[in-house]
Amino acid sequence: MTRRFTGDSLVVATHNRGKLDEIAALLAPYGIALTSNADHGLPEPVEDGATFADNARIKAHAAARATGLPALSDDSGIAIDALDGAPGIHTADWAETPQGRDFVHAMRHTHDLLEAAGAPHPRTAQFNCTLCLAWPDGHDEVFAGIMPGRVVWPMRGKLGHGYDPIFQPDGYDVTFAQMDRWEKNRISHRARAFDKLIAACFA
Ligand SMILES: O=c1nc[nH]c2c1ncn2[C@H]1C[C@H](O)[C@@H](COP(=O)(O)OP(=O)(O)OP(=O)(O)O)O1
Ligand SMILES: [Mg+2]
Repeated sequence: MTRRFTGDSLVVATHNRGKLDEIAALLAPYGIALTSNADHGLPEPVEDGATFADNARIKAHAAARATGLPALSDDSGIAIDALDGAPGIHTADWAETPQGRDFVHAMRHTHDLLEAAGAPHPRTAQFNCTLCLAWPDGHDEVFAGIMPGRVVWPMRGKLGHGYDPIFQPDGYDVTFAQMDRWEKNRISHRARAFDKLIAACFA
């Protein structure tokens, strides 16, 4: 049985500021007090699952166990067809540098791999977002959303986060980084996953 969310507070189990801002906007209509991993001093758990859903579960259950509160996680990434679905669950790893995460580095690396592979245009890809809402008693609910599009070069736009400057969603001639948060939140992979979460657990 799908469990409805009846509480008034939720931990957003992420360390990513860009995601947190989008999630806070998506949940704003429901009047739930949100805290995040940083507010509770929670470490970033090891995301060693084989799927987005595995990693979303790892993150949400770790936060729910540690805080005794329901927790919502988001595991996301881009799967590029010409790269056989890479980086997929490793999307954040491609940004790792000795100086910390650098998404310009990750986007250049992505472009370099596509050039080296001689990938034809359009370079089709899908952004995936998998949400896990977990309760401290171990129950959870998982929902996924996908936004198809293409990887473009050069980078375009300054808004958003992560790989937004090189992802152009289907049906648009701008990248996610050229959309304001409201526009992106109407159509994104994350918005699509939230539609399902909200219909099942909040509506
Ligand atoms: O809407 C998006 N627009 C652009 N890029 C995005 C988006 N959504 C995820 N991404 C990229 C960046 C992120 O680093 C990686 C997911 O990795 P992922 O492990 O799920 O997130 P994360 O490590 O940044 O934060 P956390 O695990 O604490 O929630 O995919
Ligand atoms: Mg992560």
